[in-house]
Amino acid sequence: MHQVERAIFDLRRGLPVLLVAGESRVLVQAVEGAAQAAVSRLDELAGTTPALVLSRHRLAALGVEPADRAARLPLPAEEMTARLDALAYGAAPVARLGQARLEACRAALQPAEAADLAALALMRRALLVPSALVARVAEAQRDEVAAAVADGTLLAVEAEQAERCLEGAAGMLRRVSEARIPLADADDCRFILFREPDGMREHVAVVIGDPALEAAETAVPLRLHSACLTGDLFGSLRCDCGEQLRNAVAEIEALGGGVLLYLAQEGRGIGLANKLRAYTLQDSGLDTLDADQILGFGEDERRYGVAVDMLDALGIRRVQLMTNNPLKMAALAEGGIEVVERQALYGTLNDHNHRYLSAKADRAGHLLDEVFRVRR
Ligand SMILES: Nc1nc2c(ncn2[C@@H]2O[C@H](COP(=O)(O)OP(=O)(O)OP(=O)(O)O)[C@@H](O)[C@H]2O)c(=O)[nH]1
Ligand SMILES: [Zn+2]
Repeated sequence: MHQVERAIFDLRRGLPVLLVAGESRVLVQAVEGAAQAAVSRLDELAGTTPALVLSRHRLAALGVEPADRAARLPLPAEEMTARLDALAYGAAPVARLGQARLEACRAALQPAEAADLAALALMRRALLVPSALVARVAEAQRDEVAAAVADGTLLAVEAEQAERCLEGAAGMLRRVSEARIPLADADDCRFILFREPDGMREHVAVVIGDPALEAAETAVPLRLHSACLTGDLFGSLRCDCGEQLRNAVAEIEALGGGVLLYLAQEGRGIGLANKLRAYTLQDSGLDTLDADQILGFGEDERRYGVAVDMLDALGIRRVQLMTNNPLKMAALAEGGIEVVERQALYGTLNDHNHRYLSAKADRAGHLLDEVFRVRR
C-alpha cells in the first residue's frame, strides 16, 4: 500500500510511474496536465510510443460500446499532445475532433491489459481525470528503467496492488482523535476522526447526544453525508447538500441523538477539481450524470466500505437511515448493517438545483417524489 500511496503522489505531480505486471513493464502518466515535454520524456524512457487508456464511461461518451472496463488507444506520434485532452476528457468530441478522426480512433482501439486497468484505478484514487498515458518499456530500455527505479527517480508498483487501491482495506480504518464540539443545532456533539490506512482520506463521525450505539433493540438514527465543499460550506444553490447537512443534525437531535458520518467523497467520489469541471459541462446543457460520463466517470463513484468500518468501530449494527439514495441503503445492508427504517431528508428546490435533483430522481433512482410534488 505504501508504494501505491507514493505512486499517487508522483502521478499528481505529473511524473511517470512504472507498473509491473508479470514480465511486462509499463510506464504510466496522468493525461491531465501532461505537457509536450513530459510526453516526449515518457516516449524516450520507454522506447515505445505511448497509448491512451480510456475508461468505459469515456468510451461511451465517444460513441463506443466497450467490451471491458477500459480500452487502449494507440497514438500516432504527431497526435500525442495536440488533441490528447480532447480525446481523454473534452466536451463535444465529435465537433472538436471531427467525425473521421473519431471513426479512426474507434477502429484502432485495443483491449485493455492488466497495467491499463491498474493505471485507471490509480488516477481515480488520485482524484485525477480517469485517463492515462501508458508506454510499454522496450527490451532495449529495460536496463535504463531498472536503473531509474534503483536510484529512486522512478517508482515501481505491482499492477495487481495498484488495481486494488480503490477497494480500501477492510477493517484497517484507524480511529485517530476526537473532541467535543457543540453545534448550533445540537449542543452535545463529539467529532471522531478516522483515517484510511494509506493516510490519504479522513472521515469524521459526529456523535450527536448520547445514543445507545450498541443496544440491539434500538435503531440508531444515522446520516451518511458525502462531502460537498460548495454546498456544505458555502451554501451553493446548485445542490441541496448544505441544507441536508444542517437538517440532518437538527433531525438527529430531535430524535434524541444519533450519528452523522461525514465522508470524504466530494463530488460523488470524483473530487472537487472534477466536480468543478463537471459543473462547467453542465452549464453547456448536460445533466449531472452525463457531465461525469464525459470526464470518464460512472454515475456514482462512491464506495461505502469506510462507512461500514466506522459503524463497526462505533458498535452500531441497526440504523434508521436518513437518505433518499437507495444505493446507500443497499451498501449498508451489504456491509451487514440492518437498515430498519429509511427517513427522507430534503433541502429546498430552487431554479439552480432543479435540474440536478430531477436527474437524480429520474435517472439515478433517488426517492425525491415529495420534493417535486409541488413543482412538477
Ligand atoms: N459529480 C458531481 N457531484 C455532485 C454534483 N452535485 C453534488 N455533488 C456531490 O454529490 C454528493 C451528494 O452527497 P449526499 O447528499 O450525501 O448524497 P446523495 O447521493 O445526494 O443522497 P442523499 O443521502 O439522499 O442525500 C456530494 O459528494 C456532492 O459533492 C454534481 O453535479 N456532480
Ligand atoms: Zn452539494
